[in-house]
Amino acid sequence: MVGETSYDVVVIGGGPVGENAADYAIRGSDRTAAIVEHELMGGECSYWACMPSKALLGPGNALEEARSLAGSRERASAPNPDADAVLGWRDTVTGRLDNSAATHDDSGQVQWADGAGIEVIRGHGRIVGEKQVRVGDRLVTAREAVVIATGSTASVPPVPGLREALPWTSRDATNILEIPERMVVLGGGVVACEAATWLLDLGVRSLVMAIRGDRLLPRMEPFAGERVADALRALGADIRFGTTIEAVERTDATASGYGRLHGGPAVVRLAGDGAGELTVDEILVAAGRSPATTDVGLDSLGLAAKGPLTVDDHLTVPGHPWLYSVGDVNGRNVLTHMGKYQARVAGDVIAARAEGRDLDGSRYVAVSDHAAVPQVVFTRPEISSVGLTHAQAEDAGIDVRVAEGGISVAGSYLLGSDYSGYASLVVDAARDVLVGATFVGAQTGELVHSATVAIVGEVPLSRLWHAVPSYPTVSEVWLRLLDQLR
Ligand SMILES: Cc1cc2nc3c(=O)[nH]c(=O)nc-3n(C[C@H](O)[C@H](O)[C@H](O)COP(=O)(O)OP(=O)(O)OC[C@H]3O[C@@H](n4cnc5c(N)ncnc54)[C@H](O)[C@@H]3O)c2cc1C
Ligand SMILES: NC(=O)c1ccc[n+]([C@@H]2O[C@H](COP(=O)([O-])OP(=O)(O)OC[C@H]3O[C@@H](n4cnc5c(N)ncnc54)[C@H](O)[C@@H]3O)[C@@H](O)[C@H]2O)c1
Repeated sequence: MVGETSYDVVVIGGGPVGENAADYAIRGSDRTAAIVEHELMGGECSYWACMPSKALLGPGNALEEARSLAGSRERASAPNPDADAVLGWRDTVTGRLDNSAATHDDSGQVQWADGAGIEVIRGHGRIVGEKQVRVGDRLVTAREAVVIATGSTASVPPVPGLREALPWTSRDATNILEIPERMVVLGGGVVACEAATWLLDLGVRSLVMAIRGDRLLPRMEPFAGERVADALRALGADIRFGTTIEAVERTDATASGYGRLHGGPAVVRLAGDGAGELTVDEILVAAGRSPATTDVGLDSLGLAAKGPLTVDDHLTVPGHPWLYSVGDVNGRNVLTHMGKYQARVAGDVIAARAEGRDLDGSRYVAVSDHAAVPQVVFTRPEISSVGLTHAQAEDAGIDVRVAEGGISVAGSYLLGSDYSGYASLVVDAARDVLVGATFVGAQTGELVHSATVAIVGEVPLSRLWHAVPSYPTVSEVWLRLLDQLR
């Protein structure tokens, strides 16, 4: 080994989750921390996922909202946003670089780490023993804790010819540079729905979605997926349920770089209800993600180097009290805000253990991972949800009451006379508390936090009745739904 260094805390993976774990573990103390990062500080979320996807969706969503209102409608006559300007905005948001040395500029994140007293070690981190991480020819030792925050990678199913065709994954769709004319999208989850929206906004002429199930967004209330399907069809998508990709042929697949066409046309054979043969310019695979556990040295500890690195509610790996796993890699939730929540809990646990304090109190337990996971899907219409769906609550044996209906209040009418939204609340009748909520419609993403607060706080419905929504806002839908439950 060329060099040996030690820190109190060593984090492998400098995504949003790893950054927060390091910060909370040393904040306000004289402990030291290092983050080992082999690509870009800021992780998937900043350059390849959340930030570019929302930058690509924003202009189309704003245009549609402008079109909903008399007055702005007359000034928003173009059918699509300006594609070049949208890509430019995406580049601004992600700090994309137009050179071969690096894909994006992560200096802002490195500066943040510097300011927080965290050392950034560039390179691939692998555990080689208890509290020991190897980075190239350097051995980095942790006195207190090692945190695995390596995230996840896009899964590509083993369809004949698919991997050989070098299909696009979410990294290409978010870092799109060349706009394909004809596309097929495999999957009907969040990435597929959001990406189909911005790809059609950017001018993809023909887009077929091959979905093996019978609806979009299968983990949400059925009405959410139905409304997104209607909207995508209106944008021109050909949605084929009960359909899988059976085989792909592309003779000249080329690794031309993220966001560029990876070769000439591909022939895609679809099987099932939407069977047929398509010739497309690009294939987008949006079939879920795999935890990044394959090359982190977990086998040196007798742990599986495949699948999620599971943890207890202190985010600690059972049998290894010095080892923590947070974010996508632990398989609990694939969401930035939930990973960052886990990082705050893990950081507090590491600090308490380092200072010899008991783990008394809820701040040391990631309880919300089980009961109150909020998510906003930035499609048109926007979908936001938290907690259990009606079906999930029934499956959990809860005595369920549901209130639901269209969003038709003064606040929504003022966003457009043809505003169309829908919402539902799922209630545990025995405990008189909310256990789930879903809102669909423009500007409903901001409503979900109120439902999250009600679920986490276990606020009785009789008390929630006294939380008065302001007039005229979309929040007045709360009043309509609570009225049904009185
Ligand atoms: C297209 C898309 C859009 C999304 N949009 C949203 C959204 O709007 N909201 C939301 O909440 N979530 C969204 N997500 C999910 C979100 O991106 C992830 O949940 C989040 O990035 C997880 O953060 P993380 O820090 O756990 O992992 P990552 O962001 O993946 O970071 C892990 C880091 O670890 C590094 N690394 C891995 N292995 C090693 C190693 N051995 N040595 C050194 N470094 C290593 C990687 O280079 C990376 O920087 C989206 C996902 C996708 C694909
Ligand atoms: N706005 C947000 O919060 C946001 C945005 C994008 C992604 N994400 C997160 O990123 C994660 C990944 O998103 P995703 O859409 O890739 O995954 P997903 O799990 O949401 O959806 C995967 C889709 O692929 C299909 N699929 C999986 N394997 C298949 C196979 N072998 N053949 C055919 N179809 C197959 C599934 O049926 C499903 O429709 C999700 O957990 C999501 O929550 C969040």
